[in-house]
Amino acid sequence: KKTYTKTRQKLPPGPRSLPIIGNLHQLGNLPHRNLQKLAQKHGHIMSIKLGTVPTIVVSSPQAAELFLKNHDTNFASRPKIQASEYLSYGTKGLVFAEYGPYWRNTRKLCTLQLLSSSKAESFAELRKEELGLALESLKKSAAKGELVDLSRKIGEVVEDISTRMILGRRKDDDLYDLKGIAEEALKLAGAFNLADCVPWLGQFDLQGLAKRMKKASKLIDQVLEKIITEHQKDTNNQHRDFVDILLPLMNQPMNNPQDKHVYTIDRTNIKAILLDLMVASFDAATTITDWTMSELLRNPRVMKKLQEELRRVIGMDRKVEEKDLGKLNYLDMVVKESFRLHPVVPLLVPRECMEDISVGGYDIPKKARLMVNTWAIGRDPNVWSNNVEEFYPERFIDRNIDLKGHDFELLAFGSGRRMCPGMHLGLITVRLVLAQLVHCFDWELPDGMQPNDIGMDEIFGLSLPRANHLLVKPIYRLVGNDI
Ligand code: HEM
Repeated sequence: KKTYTKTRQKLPPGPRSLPIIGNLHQLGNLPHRNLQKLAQKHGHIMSIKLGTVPTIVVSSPQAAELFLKNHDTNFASRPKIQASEYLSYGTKGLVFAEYGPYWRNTRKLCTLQLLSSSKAESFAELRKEELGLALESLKKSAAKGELVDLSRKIGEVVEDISTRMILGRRKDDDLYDLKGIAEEALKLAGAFNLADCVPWLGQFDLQGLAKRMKKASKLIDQVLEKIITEHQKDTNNQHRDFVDILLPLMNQPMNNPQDKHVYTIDRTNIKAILLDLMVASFDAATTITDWTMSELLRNPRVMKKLQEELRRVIGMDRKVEEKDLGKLNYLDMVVKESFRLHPVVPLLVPRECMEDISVGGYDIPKKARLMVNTWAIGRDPNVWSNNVEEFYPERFIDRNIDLKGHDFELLAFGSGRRMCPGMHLGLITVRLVLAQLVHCFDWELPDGMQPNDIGMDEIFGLSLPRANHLLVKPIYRLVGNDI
């Protein structure tokens, strides 16, 4: 007589997990590093448990390609996590929206109306103005021979560029501290929240995260309400910023009105989208610029070579402009090298498996989480040769690798359907800020400090910023007074 036996699932190998907490105790404060170590032992497709949630951790370009290209559609959703419930209006934005028609329509809207190349370029004047102000203030510090908090400066100028482009106004201390809120949001979104991993523990809020998130979300909402209302009152100033572009689309069909289901975005969706774009844009661009300056300061050879390129291509009597960026090949390699060592989003934004599926000979269950350890891939000697720890932009001379998500060695912006839609915009800002900082100034370390003394500690969240601020002395180096 034939008996039915359920075939045993063959999950990828992984460390033994404990009841209830799974492998959470093995992640520590810097999960990307601990996951790298675990993967070295268990393999580049590894399974762990975040509490009770089965999770697949991918740590090689080949495995990343398998999941993000061959099986992209099946991993194009996001898990519903508490942070996105509170901090993204119940996933009504874009970053944490589950895969489906709402996400598809919203993503299309953002890509076409807000993040296209031509839109990104239309904000050139705004970037020039804001950077001009920042350079002016650095120049004053240079004249006085002062140390400046460069990390903070970078954060402020990127924040001003982002808030003016998205919300139409500069940072306003009385009204809001969006940078603070964004930092909090990212820390919370990256934290492995027990409530997400062991759902029945959620009600106890053992880590106090829900309380912090509720507080942050209330503040954010007040700010966004105020800004939207101001825009609605000011009707003759159309199409200046993202709020102006989104407001006329409120309650309008996003897809063809003849379709069976017609989707619209309401006020809450607009707030959620604005918030996603704010956080995504200024945190990532600030973080990578800060890391790149740190690497340049630690590697005077590279700094000098970049300054040489700028001298040759631009000269010393004017500032770099956006139209020059395409000619700065070494800068391009410096930025790639920086993303290799410091991928801003080390584990990418988590994906969720939509259906039971077999990948690479393993069974991956529906609802499993997928994390891609881009940090580990960037430091794998099998991918990059033995000098992985060295900041060596020249490695890209012979390797035709770009950041567009086709080269799985370097996934700074992710890949596939959920890849970052703000790449073009983000890269313009990052390259321009870096080029100007390096072209206009030499940077001296505080007395007695050597390049190798610069700390490179990280803080883990959804993004991976520096733990400490960079303190340096600017020395103006252009001829004339063009800034
Ligand atoms: C320079 C900096 C940036 C880096 C390194 C970066 C990186 C990333 C990464 C790794 C992801 C996740 C991709 C995945 O799951 O495969 C992502 C998603 C996203 N990024 Fe960026 N990003 C940057 C700048 C921006 C900017 C300037 C914007 C918009 C103003 C933006 C908007 C978004 C959005 C909306 C998503 C979610 C897309 C979706 O889920 O469909 N990013 N980004």
